[in-house]
Amino acid sequence: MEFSEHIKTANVEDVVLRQPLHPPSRGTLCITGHHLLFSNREEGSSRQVLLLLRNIDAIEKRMSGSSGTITIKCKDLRVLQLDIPGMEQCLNIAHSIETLSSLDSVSEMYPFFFRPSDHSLQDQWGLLSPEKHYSQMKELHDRWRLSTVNRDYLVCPSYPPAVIVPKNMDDDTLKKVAKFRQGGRFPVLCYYHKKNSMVIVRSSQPLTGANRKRCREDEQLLQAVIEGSDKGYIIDTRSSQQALQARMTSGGFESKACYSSWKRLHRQMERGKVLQESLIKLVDACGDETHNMDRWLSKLENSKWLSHVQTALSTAGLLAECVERDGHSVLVHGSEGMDSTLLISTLAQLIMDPSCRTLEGFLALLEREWVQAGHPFQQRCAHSAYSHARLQQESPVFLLLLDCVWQLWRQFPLALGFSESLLLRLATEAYASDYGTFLCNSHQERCAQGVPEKTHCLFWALLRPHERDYYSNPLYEPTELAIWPSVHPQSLQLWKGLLLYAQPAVRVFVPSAAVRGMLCRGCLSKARSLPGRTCSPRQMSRWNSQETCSPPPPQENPRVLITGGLGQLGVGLAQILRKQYGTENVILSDIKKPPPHVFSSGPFVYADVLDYKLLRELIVNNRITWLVHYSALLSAVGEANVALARKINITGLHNVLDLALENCLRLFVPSTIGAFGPSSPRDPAPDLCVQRPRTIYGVSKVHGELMGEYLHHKYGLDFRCLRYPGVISVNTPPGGGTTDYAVQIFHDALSTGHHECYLRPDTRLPMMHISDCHRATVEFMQAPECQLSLRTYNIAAMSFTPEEVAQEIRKHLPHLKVTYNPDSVRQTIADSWPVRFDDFNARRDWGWAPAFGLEELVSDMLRSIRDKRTNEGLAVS
Ligand SMILES: NC(=O)C1=CN([C@@H]2O[C@H](COP(=O)(O)OP(=O)(O)OC[C@H]3O[C@@H](n4cnc5c(N)ncnc54)[C@H](O)[C@@H]3O)[C@@H](O)[C@H]2O)C=CC1
Ligand SMILES: CC(=O)[C@H](N)C(=O)O
Repeated sequence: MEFSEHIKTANVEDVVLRQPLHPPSRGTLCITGHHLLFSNREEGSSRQVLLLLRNIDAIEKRMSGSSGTITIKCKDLRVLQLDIPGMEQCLNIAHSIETLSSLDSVSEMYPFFFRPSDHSLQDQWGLLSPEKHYSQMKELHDRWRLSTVNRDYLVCPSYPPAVIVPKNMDDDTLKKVAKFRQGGRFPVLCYYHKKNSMVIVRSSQPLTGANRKRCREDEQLLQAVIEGSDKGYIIDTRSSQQALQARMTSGGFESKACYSSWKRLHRQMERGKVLQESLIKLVDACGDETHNMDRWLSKLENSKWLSHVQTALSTAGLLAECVERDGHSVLVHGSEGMDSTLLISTLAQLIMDPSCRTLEGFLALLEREWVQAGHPFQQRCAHSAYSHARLQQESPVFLLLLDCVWQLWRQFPLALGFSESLLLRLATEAYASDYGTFLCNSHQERCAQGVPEKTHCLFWALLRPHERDYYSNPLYEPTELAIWPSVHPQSLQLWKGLLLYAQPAVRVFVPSAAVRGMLCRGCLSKARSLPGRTCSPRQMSRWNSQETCSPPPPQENPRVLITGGLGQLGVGLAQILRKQYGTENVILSDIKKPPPHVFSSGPFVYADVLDYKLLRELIVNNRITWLVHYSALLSAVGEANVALARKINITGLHNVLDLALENCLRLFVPSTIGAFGPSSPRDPAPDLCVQRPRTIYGVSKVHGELMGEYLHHKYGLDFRCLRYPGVISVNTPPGGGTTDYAVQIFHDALSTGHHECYLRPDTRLPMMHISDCHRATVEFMQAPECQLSLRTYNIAAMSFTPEEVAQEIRKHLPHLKVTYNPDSVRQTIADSWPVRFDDFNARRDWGWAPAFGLEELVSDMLRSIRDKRTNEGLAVS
């Protein structure tokens, strides 16, 4: 077929494109065999929208007079509207879109025509084929082997040619087992847990039928899986009722009598149509523009999407628990073994295995557990939420997986090596792609169509240096530990980046991580200075736009100056920002001499915040765009030297405020729990309340909050302020605050075993691990302006007393002795501070969530100090 047969009108001039959050724009519309291209050639604009026709889920056309309007609803949930002059042209365009977006001949799809601009791209299909997986895992070789019984796909059409099976099962036995399992999907190994040699195997349901048929070979195979162990678990992703009913249609389950070493656990997971309906309802709820809270909440609840997320995560948690904690092997299946089975085996591997949490490891996991394992992408992702053609086989189970991974990513922001943008990109690519990775329904079909030879591999492209940088998580800190997700309803959130991204009413408040940090202060300042223009959704849209396809546009990195950078917080923050924006783009400054390791790790300059001229020179010469103002005297030293505290904390701040305004800087100034006083609500202290602190430190901080907010409201200064709790860290000692005991107690516990505390044992104060503090600062700095309903936010993580932290330390070091000798100055200060912070607004506006509670904080501090002391050759108690 020639594509041109379906294109009666290829170009239309004077078309108006309307998109949520964009100003309407007038330009030329062009339609090709695979794309719709809109280009705006108006003076001063070079806007282009290139849309894969395959991404279009549904269109609506409306005629009025001599022109028409086409509304395009995309599978990635975007909605566009085209006003087209001339009725005939409009109908022709609509007809072309309808026909060309629904071509179902695989070889006519765009991946077969796509040639990446990087012609040197040498695709490597099979990041981790079963062959590679097996050859890399020497531990497996004693008891497992690679079988090519399926080399011609006759045993199981949806499996790849090679699979990993117990060593003592020969290919003839496997063939018999395959006949006993639906679709031939006999049990194969998908995960080997190195810590205890336990495995996860997956399959489809056994075909026992109403007569309770047996298959000795199947029983032997499962027995071989758990050889040397007393029992294994079967996680059946259907309820026991559904499993029973399956017998009526020749399916079934493993009976206790025949599989006596296996314990069956049923967890009902929805699939197919139910999941598809759920997504449709969810997207409908997100698109509701009535702004009615009750309606939104009830639609959200009716969709049940978050319940599906919860079930998937808790079933995966159960699977991981059986393997990691209980030390048993597990067989997973539902009916076909192509949907919920893959969903939970993937999530369980992410939970348990750090090697699956790197960018490369995660892509390899997807390839192994989804692409090669036979998830029928073409059927499942034929449409998303807008199409009226409800096909039987559609189901957003891969999207559900990505949502669950996003929940993990949110709950463990440091543990995954990839960013939210990767998940969003995969969500789009699964439905419409330039690459061949998600084409067809199985390995066999892909080979028959020549996909590996004739198209390019998405996973491989995502690992090219530019993409790798873009999709990596800058905060990534690998951990060997399992990451157990919380599935409490309060812990699960709507994946705003995906679901609300396309919605006009809310999109502006919830940009994805991909656009964080891209707001240009200059633009917003200029916008502000124009009469009648404020920071409107339209200005935001430029940054939120998803329309340029991969690779994403390069961002201009901010140039950051940190004042008072050699204190407890500056060095660590610089490290994180440098990782993200480049070493040369982050300058530390202070009035002290930097230690050699700091001096050699990136730019450092002397800068006294009281020297306005010097600061100005620094900002101008280095083209600074963000300023983090850390210089200060803290509460206890401030009280001991009020005049100096006033100078540094107030005069120094004024210098910085003026310079930030003059130079259009984004300015971050930390505040503190010390900004509250005895007349403030203490448990919890909200963002807005009476603030009458009784220390010069507190007074200077309230002054800073108010000055910054004033300049923001009056002149548009991009002032941002977080009220930190007491920050707890290892590397740089705290600089003379009231909360310093909570750092010293760890050092004492590991050196002398005795800590003398200058506060009473019951003095409760809000505290935070330094990595949470840094992450909050970076996330807050990167949040787009329009997302911020406040300029000063509380952030909270935990609250404890000296006695409570000592008790927690004693769980590791039972000998710790703590004596109390309250110091009147610091005790009075602490007694005037809140015991807890209410940080609701930070959580709501820019997604703040701490990772460390008291237990994690104590383990981490003791481990880090112990390592540090050992490296320095000091004794460890
Ligand atoms: N560490 C904590 O627990 C908390 C800190 N904060 C705030 O965070 C910021 C950073 O805190 P830390 O790093 O803990 O403070 P710190 O006391 O450890 O460091 C402050 C730094 O400012 C420098 N400094 C002093 N006078 C200066 C001057 N004239 N010009 C330039 N630099 C000068 C000092 O040399 C020191 O390195 C402060 O504004 C503090 O109020 C807020 C709440 C809690
Ligand atoms: C909480 C703070 O602001 C600081 N750590 C101090 O105790 O002064």
